[in-house]
Amino acid sequence: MTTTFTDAKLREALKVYFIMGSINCLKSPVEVLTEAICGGITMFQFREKGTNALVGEEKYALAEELQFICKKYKIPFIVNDDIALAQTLKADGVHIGQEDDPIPVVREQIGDKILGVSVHNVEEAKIALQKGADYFGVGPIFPTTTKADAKPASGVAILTELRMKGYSLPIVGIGGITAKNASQVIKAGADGVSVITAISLADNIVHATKVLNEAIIQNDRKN
Ligand SMILES: Cc1ncc(COP(=O)(O)OP(=O)(O)O)c(N)n1
Ligand SMILES: Cc1nc(C(=O)O)sc1CCOP(=O)(O)O
Ligand SMILES: [Mg+2]
Repeated sequence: MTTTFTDAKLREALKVYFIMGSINCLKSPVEVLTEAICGGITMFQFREKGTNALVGEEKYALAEELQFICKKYKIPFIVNDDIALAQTLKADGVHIGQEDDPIPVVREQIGDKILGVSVHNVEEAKIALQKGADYFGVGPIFPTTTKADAKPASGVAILTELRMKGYSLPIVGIGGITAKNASQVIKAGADGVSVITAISLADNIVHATKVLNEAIIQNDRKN
């Protein structure tokens, strides 16, 4: 791990990791994020991506507004894909995937900020670890329609396999995770769950986040 976040602090932050952009919301993203924080999210990723996503100044303005809220409530603010935006905003970190900028290039740019990397198998995990990832985002664990180019769902077996093979880096599961299936993800070895729709499209965001949070706490190996 390269980030200034301690191992324990990062694992704690990954427990209920909410990802969102304007297209994931049925109401204002500011409202959605504020309610999610009220319900107990522990980290936030700004992912402004997909059809009708904001670009340019509008994207920047929304990111700044959401970062302001995160700062107020001391929630780490991570930027998806857009390293330049993360640098301009002095975000707490970035998340990149296998098709994004190379890990060493991103690390060079962000210094000791948090660097999350998507991995889908042991080989990708080995390389991401060697190149300096701070945590792995592993998915899709369950089927999802939120990410158009998501790979087929792997189930939780990939999490067990990574832990069995000795990978101890913080891991967050992603893809189709809800309060109902979150316990499987934690039991299989993840430190936390990363969700979009389970929170962003919930009728009652505060309640849905609380329920998700409780599912994580109940299955936390430390409890
Ligand atoms: C926590 C977390 N895990 C995985 C991803 C997916 O990243 P990527 O594969 O780069 O896909 P996009 O999100 O960029 O479409 C993520 N964003 N966050
Ligand atoms: C952003 C993202 N990445 C994935 C991956 O597998 O890497 S799945 C995904 C979408 C997650 O959204 P939901 O919680 O609505 O299923
Ligand atoms: Mg990406």
